[in-house]
Amino acid sequence: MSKLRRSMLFVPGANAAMLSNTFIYKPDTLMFDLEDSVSLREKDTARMLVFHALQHPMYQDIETVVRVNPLESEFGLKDLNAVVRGGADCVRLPKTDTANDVIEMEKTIEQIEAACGREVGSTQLLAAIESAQGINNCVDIAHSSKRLMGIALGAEDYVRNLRTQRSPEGIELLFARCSILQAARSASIMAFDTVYSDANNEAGFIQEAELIKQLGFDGKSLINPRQIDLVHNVFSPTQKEVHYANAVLEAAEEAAAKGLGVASLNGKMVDSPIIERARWTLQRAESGIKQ
Ligand SMILES: CC(=O)SCCNC(=O)CCNC(=O)[C@H](O)C(C)(C)COP(=O)(O)OP(=O)(O)OC[C@H]1O[C@@H](n2cnc3c(N)ncnc32)[C@H](O)[C@@H]1OP(=O)(O)O
Ligand SMILES: O=C([O-])CC(=O)C(=O)O
Ligand SMILES: [Mg+2]
Repeated sequence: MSKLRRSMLFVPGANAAMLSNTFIYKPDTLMFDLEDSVSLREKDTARMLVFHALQHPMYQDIETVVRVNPLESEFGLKDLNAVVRGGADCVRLPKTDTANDVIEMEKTIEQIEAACGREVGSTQLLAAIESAQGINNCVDIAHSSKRLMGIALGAEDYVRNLRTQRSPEGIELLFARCSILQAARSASIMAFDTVYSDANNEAGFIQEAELIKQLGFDGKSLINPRQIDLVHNVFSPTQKEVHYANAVLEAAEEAAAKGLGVASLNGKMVDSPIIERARWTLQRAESGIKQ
């Protein structure tokens, strides 16, 4: 199974206290931020703090992503140097508008890897799409680099660009979410949903997490540790789903023993995509059953 990335927790890079203990929350992925959660006067401090955090022993067993500033900003190249040399698993490129944004980032990463002795190709990329232009180009973006492990929606910037606001139902994001998901799957990479910005609204968060799971996303960017267990629970199968998946596999085995390609389980057809989904449900269940 590909790596679980249900929860990707943003940690503001200038917040030394948060950087010192975020590993205790155990999200699937930690995302240290050097971009919009860091004020202009704290950019240099944040870069240094994140560089040191990346090398801390407590962060060696958890996947680390760093959101850098764009290369065309005065901070981008310095960020990239610190992050690649610091050993981040992945660089999150913000506000990706074109495939060329990813290609430029990849070229620069390759130069830094070669210069610092890091294995060339070992730094992954995650492109966040946060504008109408980015959504128009998302298929090209998704296919732009072998390093790209996924693409993500950045909805706060996106709705600003659309000149609207986020609603509880998320109707304004439906086109962008479906576009990102289609583009990611066509390139066989992962798709991540955006942050839910009201850390105290548990019901609203769960509603959004259920929606994006149903659309097919692999996970979600988070802003607060209290959102981690909530999203993990949404992505866990229920006991009933696990029972059904086991029954599907049993029916499939019986059919295979008889040389049949299709089986019937209580009148429902069981064939190859259904069997594959049952296996996937059981793999998901290894990380927890829905409470
Ligand atoms: C549009 C965008 O670009 S979004 C991405 C950039 N934004 C961010 O990264 C914001 C990250 N999140 C935060 O800063 C905060 O969670 C806020 C501002 C949203 C809410 O703050 P609070 O209401 O103070 O959070 P809360 O009371 O839940 O904090 C509880 C504990 O969790 C810690 N915590 C909160 N958020 C985080 C986080 N993202 N990462 C690590 N630790 C965190 C707090 O430090 C606190 O720790 P303590 O108990 O040791 O003191
Ligand atoms: O990428 C995210 O989810 C957060 C972000 O920058 C945005 O929403 O603009
Ligand atoms: Mg943004």
